[in-house]
Amino acid sequence: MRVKICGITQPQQGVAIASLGATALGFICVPATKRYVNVAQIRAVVEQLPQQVHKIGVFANSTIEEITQIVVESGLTGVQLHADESKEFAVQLRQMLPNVEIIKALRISSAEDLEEARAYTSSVDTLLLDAYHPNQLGGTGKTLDWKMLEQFNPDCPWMLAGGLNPDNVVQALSQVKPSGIDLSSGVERAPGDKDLDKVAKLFERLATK
Ligand SMILES: O=C(O)c1ccccc1NCC(=O)[C@H](O)[C@H](O)COP(=O)(O)O
Repeated sequence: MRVKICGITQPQQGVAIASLGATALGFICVPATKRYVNVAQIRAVVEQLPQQVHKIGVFANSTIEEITQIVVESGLTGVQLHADESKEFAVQLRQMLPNVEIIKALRISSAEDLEEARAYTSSVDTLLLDAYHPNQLGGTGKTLDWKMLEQFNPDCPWMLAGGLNPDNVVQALSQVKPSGIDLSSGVERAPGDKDLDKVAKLFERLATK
């Protein structure tokens, strides 16, 4: 299963998390948010990571030009669109960045939101379902209603996000069958400061599955 740990800010933590088993690391490219990192900070982590680890930039309503510039300058291998980006936007972005994974994140609070997510499957590589919060786009620690996702089986790979932590991940995966999971605040000491003990515990719990 893919395991993405998001909100990486420090090179040593990124390297350690990759060696514990993360298949993808996420970098928050949303200015004025708590885990924001600039191109130089992303590059400092990316340069130290094994090639096979996916390096995902998280964007919110950035322009295609802004995203392209950051991807090219920092060595990201994927883009996560985490706000109001349309299907058409994702298709245009792919034309600019044909070899970069495009992930569309949707914040889910109803069955209608799930239908909206399904509509993206032919325009992106991967879906990511996150929890809805009225004032924050992500990294909220809030869980989704897993019951609502029990039958969710879209035509493309999808990742479960939102409030996952080492203590609830096994329960989540007994109810829901995503292709991957994404965690941020559930493996942190403080925003952007990952807790390696919690990350190790996460992989121990996943190994029991
Ligand atoms: O994490 C942030 O600070 C963030 C800010 C703005 C947009 C997106 C953001 N995070 C996106 C992620 O992919 C998080 O991993 C996801 O929301 C899950 O977070 P958590 O509930 O803390 O595990």
